[in-house]
Amino acid sequence: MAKIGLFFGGNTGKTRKVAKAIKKRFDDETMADAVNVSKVGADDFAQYQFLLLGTSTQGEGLLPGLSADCETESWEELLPKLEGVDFTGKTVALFGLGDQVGYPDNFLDAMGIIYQFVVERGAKVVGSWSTDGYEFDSSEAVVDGKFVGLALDLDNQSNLTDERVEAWLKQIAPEFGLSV
Ligand SMILES: Cc1cc2nc3c(=O)[nH]c(=O)nc-3n(C[C@H](O)[C@H](O)[C@H](O)COP(=O)(O)O)c2cc1C
Repeated sequence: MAKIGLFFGGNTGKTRKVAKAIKKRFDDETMADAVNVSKVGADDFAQYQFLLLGTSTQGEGLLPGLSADCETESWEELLPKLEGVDFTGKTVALFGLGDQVGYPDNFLDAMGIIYQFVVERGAKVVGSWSTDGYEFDSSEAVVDGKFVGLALDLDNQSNLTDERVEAWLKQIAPEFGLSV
């Protein structure tokens, strides 16, 4: 079994694209293939000590899922199924996609929702990210002045995505035992 589980949820495929690009950089022993959270349950999460979790924000500050008019179930429907999972001893890194121009009051909120969820259940979250270089008014994903994970905006700053992903992977590499 791969050491790191990689799970994502979104609506129009951008989060999937980033997740797949991340996986491409690592072999199958190191990282599992990127899996859409619409297809998983608690057992899939429980088996990994290391988790990379990606989400876009939908609605206005919502997790992707049916309430936000997404095509399929997603994080909204998965989180209740994970209520009983003990994240103690698990290391989690989060990446979020949002649109700081279109949704400046809810930029990347879904990443913050998932952060709260796993922290409340004992996870160690690594990979916080500076807010420098982004313009927005409010975000649930900012804690103590930093994003709780990698902040991506493919709608307005797609040219920065590759370098941001690269720098972030380098940052979390020691915690995840990655060679990058
Ligand atoms: C209907 C709709 C609502 C959105 N709401 C938010 C939001 O509240 N906050 C945010 O940061 N981005 C928001 N976005 C932007 C998406 O998160 C962004 O386009 C993202 O890259 C989509 O990724 P996906 O294709 O994986 O869903 C919204 C986009 C749409 C279409």
